[in-house]
Amino acid sequence: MGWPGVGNLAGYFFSRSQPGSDLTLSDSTSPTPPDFKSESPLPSSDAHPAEGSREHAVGSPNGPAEETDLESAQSTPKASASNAPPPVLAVPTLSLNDDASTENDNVARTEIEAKDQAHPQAPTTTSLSSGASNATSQSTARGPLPVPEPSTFRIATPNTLPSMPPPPIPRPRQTPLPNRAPPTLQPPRSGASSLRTPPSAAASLRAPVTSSGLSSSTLAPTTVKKQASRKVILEPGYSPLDWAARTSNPNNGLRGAGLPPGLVRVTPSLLKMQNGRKGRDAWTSYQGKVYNISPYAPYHPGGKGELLRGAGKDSAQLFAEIHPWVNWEGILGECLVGILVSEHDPQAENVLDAMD
Ligand code: HEM
Repeated sequence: MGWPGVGNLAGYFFSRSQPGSDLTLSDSTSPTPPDFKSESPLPSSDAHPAEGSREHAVGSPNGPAEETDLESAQSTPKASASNAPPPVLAVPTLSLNDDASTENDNVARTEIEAKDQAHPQAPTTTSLSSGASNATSQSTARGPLPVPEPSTFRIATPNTLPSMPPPPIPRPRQTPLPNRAPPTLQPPRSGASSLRTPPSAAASLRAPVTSSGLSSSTLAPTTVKKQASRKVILEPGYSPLDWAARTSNPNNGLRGAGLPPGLVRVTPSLLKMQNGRKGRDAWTSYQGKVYNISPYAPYHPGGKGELLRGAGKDSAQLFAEIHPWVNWEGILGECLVGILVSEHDPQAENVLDAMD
């Protein structure tokens, strides 16, 4: 409230003043601004806790009244207003906020500040928010009281509500507890664990214990029949390395004698005739190509008889059934005779006549 308002109020009281109150009029209309400014922003209840009338003078619009004449001002109608019921005097309960000198408050402040130092971020915000809301309501009740600092906010809460404990300071949830490893990294205990497979699954994944291979699970590895090796003992000089050395020779003659230099067009009937009998080489077809397998027979790890099972016909099925991992072309590339054509291929040559 500005000075004009004070003047109006003084005029109001002057108009209602009783005779003999001229002194009050003269005093109230001549306040000294320095005194008002020095008293208004600071709560005076602490300095004069027993002078309820003075507190009212500070909180009321008559606050600018001359302090030195308060005794005489009580004799004015304003003094009768100072006899207002205790609620008016209860307004300076704000003194509790300002008076932070009790031991309990000091202890609470110390604890809160200590926790704030330990958790400088989240707890400070919480304390400020609660204290700010409280101080805002109080400052509204006071009127022109200055806004205290955040530290004052924190202290105001326990003062205003002494019976209430200070607000709990939340702990940051992200902070891991010391000396406690993440649960996901802990090894599964022997007891209950979510990582353990259910008994049924464990049983299904369990390998057969006995040599009999009996297992009730469909996922258990079935017993693989360990077949006896059918490899034969090769004659000296017929090892895979010897075959490799022979195929590396450009003039190895592995295709067979009497063949034209280019690929021969072989009909199924011709292939059938080349069965390795009667002094003829054994030919076999594989993926549309015809190979002379007679030179490879003494080098075949499975024996000559096994290899000649495919003589005069296609060997793809037998080959795939026994050893699909074997590189056919890498071993028999130099033995390539020609390509397999239809029986009535017009370009099929009479290879037998040529070989004769
Ligand atoms: C055409 C019919 C063929 C039959 C019936 C046959 C059969 C066999 C058999 C029974 C074995 C012994 C498997 C074992 O017990 O370890 C064997 C091994 C072998 N055969 Fe044949 N084979 C044939 C064709 C061929 C051909 C055309 C080649 C070469 C291109 C070849 C290359 C081999 C090799 C390299 C092994 C040794 C495999 C190993 O060490 O595991 N076989 N073959």
